[in-house]
Amino acid sequence: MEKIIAVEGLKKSFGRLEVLKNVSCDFAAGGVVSILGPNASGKTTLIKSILGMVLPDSGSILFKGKSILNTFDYKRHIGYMPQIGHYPDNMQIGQLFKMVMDIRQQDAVDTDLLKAYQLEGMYHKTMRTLSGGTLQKVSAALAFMFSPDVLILDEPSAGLDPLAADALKEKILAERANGKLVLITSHILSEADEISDHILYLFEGKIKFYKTLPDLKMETGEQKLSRALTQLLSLSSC
Ligand SMILES: Nc1ncnc2c1ncn2[C@@H]1O[C@H](COP(=O)(O)OP(=O)(O)OP(=O)(O)O)[C@@H](O)[C@H]1O
Repeated sequence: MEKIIAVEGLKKSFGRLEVLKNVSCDFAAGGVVSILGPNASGKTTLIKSILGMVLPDSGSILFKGKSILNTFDYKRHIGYMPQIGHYPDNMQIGQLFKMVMDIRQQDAVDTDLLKAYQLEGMYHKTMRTLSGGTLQKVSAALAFMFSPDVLILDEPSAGLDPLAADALKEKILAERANGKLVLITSHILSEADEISDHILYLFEGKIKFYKTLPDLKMETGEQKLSRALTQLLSLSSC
């Protein structure tokens, strides 16, 4: 499989707090990688570094073989769904979508989630009036809108109702089948179990393990990701 993202020796501190401690990992096309780990283990910092939103202290990140340092163009190939979307308060949903298309100078090429979430019927609603879940639907629709090679989803189903979360899961699996790389941070192990090809487990800023889901289950003799993790983590007593 083609390596899309290569992270090498990444270190990041905020003040005296070392958040990423020499993290190295590669991500290939056509797969779902769940980035798991306790609160504050560095998951969001890792994905924000890949997105160029956090500047690492040292180490490198290559996107399709080229360093992302001081470049913006690679971001056209990434769809990002933040943990909490921040949008102009008084902007309507329809205006937001139009603005994003104008900035990219490109029309939407993938409207699956827009339709699944019936967002077209809410184009007149202003962002400040939206419920948390509707805001998440807007963020999800935006992330997939231009059919990017890579999707980075930060706790995507937090706040979504079960049907909306299911629609997102189906969409993720469809895009994976189309050869896309999907990186997801999550605390919902049952979901990660259903859709992941690989599990990357971060603990205190270090990669504890990065394995395929079948390997994890085989090594532990467990059928469920939650039980496999419990066993692996208690063995290593973290
Ligand atoms: N901009 C920042 N300034 C200072 N500290 C930060 C900043 N961003 C993150 N941190 C700290 O870095 C640590 C890791 O944060 P991060 O958001 O990467 O964790 P996470 O694994 O995504 O956590 P969670 O599961 O709670 O979302 C936390 O202690 C957090 O407070």
